[in-house]
Amino acid sequence: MNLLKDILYGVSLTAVSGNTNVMVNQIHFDSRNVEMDDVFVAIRGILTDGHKYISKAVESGAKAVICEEFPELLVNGVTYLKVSNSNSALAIMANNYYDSPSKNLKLVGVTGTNGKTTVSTLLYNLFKNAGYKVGLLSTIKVMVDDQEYPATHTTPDVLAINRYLSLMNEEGVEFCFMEASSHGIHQKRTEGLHFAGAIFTNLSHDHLDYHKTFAEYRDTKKKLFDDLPKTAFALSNSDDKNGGVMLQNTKAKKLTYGLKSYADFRGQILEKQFSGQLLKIDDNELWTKLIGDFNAYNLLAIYATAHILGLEKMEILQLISELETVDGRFQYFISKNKITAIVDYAHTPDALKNVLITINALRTGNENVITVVGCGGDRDKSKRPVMGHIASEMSDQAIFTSDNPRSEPPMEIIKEMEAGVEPQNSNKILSIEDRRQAIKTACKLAASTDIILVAGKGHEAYQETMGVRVDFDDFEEVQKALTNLNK
Ligand SMILES: CC(=O)N[C@H]1[C@@H](OP(=O)(O)OP(=O)(O)OC[C@H]2O[C@@H](n3ccc(=O)[nH]c3=O)[C@H](O)[C@@H]2O)O[C@H](CO)[C@@H](O)[C@@H]1O[C@H](C)C(=O)N[C@@H](C)C(=O)N[C@H](CCC(=O)O)C(=O)O
Ligand SMILES: Nc1ncnc2c1ncn2[C@@H]1O[C@H](COP(=O)(O)OP(=O)(O)OP(=O)(O)O)[C@@H](O)[C@H]1O
Ligand SMILES: N[C@H](CCC[C@H](N)C(=O)O)C(=O)O
Ligand SMILES: [Mg+2]
Repeated sequence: MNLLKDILYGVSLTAVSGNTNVMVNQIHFDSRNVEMDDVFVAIRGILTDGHKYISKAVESGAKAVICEEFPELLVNGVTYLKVSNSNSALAIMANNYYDSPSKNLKLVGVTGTNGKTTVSTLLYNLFKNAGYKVGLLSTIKVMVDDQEYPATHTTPDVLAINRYLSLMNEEGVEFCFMEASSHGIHQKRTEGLHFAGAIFTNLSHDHLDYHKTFAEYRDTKKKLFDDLPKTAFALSNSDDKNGGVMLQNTKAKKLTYGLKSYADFRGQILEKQFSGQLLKIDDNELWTKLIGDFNAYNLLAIYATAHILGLEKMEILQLISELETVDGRFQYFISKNKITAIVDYAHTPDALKNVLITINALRTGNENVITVVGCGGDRDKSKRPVMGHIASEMSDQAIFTSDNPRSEPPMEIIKEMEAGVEPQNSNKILSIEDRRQAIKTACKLAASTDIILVAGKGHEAYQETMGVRVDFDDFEEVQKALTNLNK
């Protein structure tokens, strides 16, 4: 039990009804989880408004309610506290409740449209291999040093973040790498955290259903840098059009990395092969298994971060050369008949284009590229025709299929992808709603040395339709289909 007054330290209250000198149990923002003596924070959401559930929370035993507007009926014995922004209040309270765990380790946030999981996971792996205790908050999983927890979001809610950070404190974790999604920053899931630094990967088209304009999307990402303290570092990609924007108003130490333009940390790609690439970083050559220009950027960001955090340059290069690809990010195998099957999490136009550029640059002869791809339901619809265009333009055969249709009819999503296909490419596309059938068809069409790209789901182990998740793994499916065809 904690004193309510202590949990509220730093929260600016605009009205108080009741006593703050009372002992309370846990903090919740979902009334359905409230139990005796808990605190309920009412948040205005997208689907509904937490203020509607204040009475439910009180019935379940809430001893205190934090809200932006008092309910008409104030129940005796319950403390009601009015704040101007419930999300901010929740962030400060979560931080107080868990004793500011982000201050007891070096927390690094990674933001950008693509590359967050790759950069944060590889940093986790690199620091683990260097012998440190490390934490990770990512799309794929949460790691409290060696202990794994399932991820629900790319950036968990602020209570969960602080809970995990507090577990990391108990474990003696020194560094934690976390993804900061634009949804997360906008919903203040990262507010109140003490960052040792932040990394910007890149900015391209995504989530315009949520952020409405590109400028708003960009400024949401920028907020992570705007809020950094003077003691932190702000590392940005100098080759990205918006790399400079991220650093405009930050108080942190500004540093850059890049392959093309002037940067504090410079890199160069010397050689590209399917099995890896040769990079030059700070005048030293380095062989990596991770391919694609985009991975050269990711690795440069990792190199810079590790150096800023105190590792020796030569040690970092050695550790980078040992890094394996992240699950579902350009994960590939070569079949008996020499068909290359690649599974990649490219679910934005930019990522899809980058992966296809990488594949096309590695073609040595007349191999056909067959791309299986879909677009998520209940997500930015304007990505669909663009991704349809890219897949059909940059492949010899594109098969449009389903990728987590969620509440939308799958064929309607596919039709929106088809709308982006130009007439000269229309003979290159097929639309097959069932993802398993789409993958099987790609495998049937593939001849020896052809390349199959299955894009969009990467590490995801499910397909979500109408709220129901069914087991589905792209890598397993393509492997099974090629084996069954004896290819
Ligand atoms: C669009 C979005 O981000 N939604 C998030 C948001 O939900 P919401 O605003 O819709 O909440 P709501 O359902 O309207 O409810 C409002 C409030 O009432 C409360 N409530 C609701 C019902 C009830 O009976 N009692 C009650 O108290 C809710 O707990 C909530 O506090 O707040 C919820 C609680 O934190 C999140 O779980 C939810 O994530 C949903 C599930 C989601 O799918 N989010 C995705 C888009 C997301 O966040 N993705 C990013 C990554 C994207 C990327 O990088 O590509 C991520 O960080 O994962
Ligand atoms: N630096 C990069 N620039 C552009 N594309 C990239 C970069 N890194 C990875 N990608 C591509 O984007 C895909 C997603 O990468 P990753 O999972 O690291 O991104 P993310 O930012 O974590 O995505 P999410 O928003 O879903 O959390 C990869 O499978 C790859 O195709
Ligand atoms: N973090 C992203 C993941 C998209 C992955 C894709 N497979 C989909 O389901 O749309 C999102 O929630 O928008
Ligand atoms: Mg991610």
